[in-house]
Amino acid sequence: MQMWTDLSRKIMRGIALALGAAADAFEGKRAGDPFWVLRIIGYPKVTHANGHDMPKNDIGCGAHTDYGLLTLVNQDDDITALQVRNKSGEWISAPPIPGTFVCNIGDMLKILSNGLYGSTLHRVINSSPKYRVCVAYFYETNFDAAIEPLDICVKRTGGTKKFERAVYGEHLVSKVQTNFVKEDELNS
Ligand SMILES: O=C(O)CCC(=O)C(=O)O
Ligand SMILES: [Fe+2]
Repeated sequence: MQMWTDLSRKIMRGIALALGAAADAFEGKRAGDPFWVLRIIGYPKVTHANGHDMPKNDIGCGAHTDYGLLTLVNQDDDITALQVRNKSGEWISAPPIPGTFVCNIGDMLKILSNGLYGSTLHRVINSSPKYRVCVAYFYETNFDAAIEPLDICVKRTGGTKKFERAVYGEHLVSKVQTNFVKEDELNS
């Protein structure tokens, strides 16, 4: 997994410089020992099994933001299924471009940059007659890192911190619980 980690670290260095911070702003206690996850996700093809006249796929990935710093999304070249929500609130497709991957911004980078980089809402609907596979690499901060807006980003956005301090591991656990655990299980 070293290759993905190295690539993500390089992208984060570029983002740090673009924000006016030191190249290693996202290393050390923030992301020097990054938590990462590689997930291979299969999305079944469209069927009529749900009883509707029109083929409609009920199995996908609901609207969410990613939790950490960056996600590198490698998708099948010939199926458009990933959608992102733009600033006007419209869902737009992110069609695969062969030889490239999509890079999502996660919640921790939103906080660190005081919103200069937004964590984009996205979802997946596979309306194609083919099974879709995605390989997503999630590059996160250190598990126990306490994340808050960088001073330089606060300055650049009017001097006010827009986000509370968050401990990445706690944020991850709470999002996984709300995304994947059914409400009645949470209450039991
Ligand atoms: O399948 C995709 O293209 C993206 C999956 C995704 O958003 C996620 O796993 O967080
Ligand atoms: Fe995602």
